[in-house]
Amino acid sequence: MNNVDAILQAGQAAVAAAADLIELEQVKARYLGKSGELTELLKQLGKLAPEERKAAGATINLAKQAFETAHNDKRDQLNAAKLEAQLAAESLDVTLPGRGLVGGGLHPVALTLERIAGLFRTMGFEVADGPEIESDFYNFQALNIPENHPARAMQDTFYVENGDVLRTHTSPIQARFMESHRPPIKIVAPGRVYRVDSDATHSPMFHQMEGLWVDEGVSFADLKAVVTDFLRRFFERDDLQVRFRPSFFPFTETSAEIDVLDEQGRWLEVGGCGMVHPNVLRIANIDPETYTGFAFGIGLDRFAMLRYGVNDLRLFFENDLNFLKQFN
Ligand SMILES: Cc1ccc(OCc2nc(C(=O)N[C@H]3CCS(=O)(=O)C3)cs2)cc1
Repeated sequence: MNNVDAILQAGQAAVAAAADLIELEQVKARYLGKSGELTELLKQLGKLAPEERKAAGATINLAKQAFETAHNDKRDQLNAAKLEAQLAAESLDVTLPGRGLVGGGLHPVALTLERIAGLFRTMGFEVADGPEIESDFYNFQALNIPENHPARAMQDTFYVENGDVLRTHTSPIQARFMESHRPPIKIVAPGRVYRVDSDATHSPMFHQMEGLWVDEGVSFADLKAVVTDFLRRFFERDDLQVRFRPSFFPFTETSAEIDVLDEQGRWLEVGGCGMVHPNVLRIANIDPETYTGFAFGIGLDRFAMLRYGVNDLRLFFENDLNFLKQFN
């Protein structure tokens, strides 16, 4: 039985040499498995004389316990080392500075729209909205634009299959509003508009804001005052020179282009305006003998370009975050 010690020592040495849990389980099988070296010793007990069997069995069981102790210690040691390695690999230094989340922001045209709508709200205007796909009636007829008017031409207007159009201005919002409301009407109508055009200063989709004030006794003087006050507040220049230059639009009579004098002494056209044409009032069932009104229209993209010093309209539509993040 002295080979029990030799087998135990060899087994303990193999346990100590096991590099990982898999190898360790192979060593355990080699000594304690069904045909393991220590298991085989127990099978041989039957060959011994009865008086030797008891002592031999006790010796072998002690050897098995010693081997199992060595195996369990090694298994715990390997598990601890594995956990330690995992913790080291996954360690997170919570004291490191954060990477920082880049906040979102509003588009410069949206910022301009909100700023201008806010200015008109202080003057008692409410903001109205309406569909971007419009009927011929609300986009043209209700605005006194005759059948053969060039604005209806395919080279200017996007038509959809059933004869509807992508609205070419936000005037239809106001035509709809006049149909469903009675004077006093005092609204601004911002939104996307679509025209067949595209270059450094024209985009097929751009943004407009129109305004409309209909009530008893509304005059061209009211129009000049409201537009001038708005422009001086928007450009933050109390001495801003504003000019109303005679013009023509089908939907207004007394019409004018709106110019401002820039800091280099140049007149810049920034919009148009006029007294609402009586036909437009009549179409909305508003009696032009009782009510008068004025309207104006400005390009929001143009106002954003002027305010932020952007010289190419296309920059507003390329979604370049390095460009857009400058405005928030
Ligand atoms: C019911 C109704 C009646 C009248 C209306 O007149 C809106 C008006 N717009 C203009 C005008 O010059 N607009 C342009 C300025 C720059 S732009 O963005 O290209 C469009 C003059 S009067 C609107 C609705």
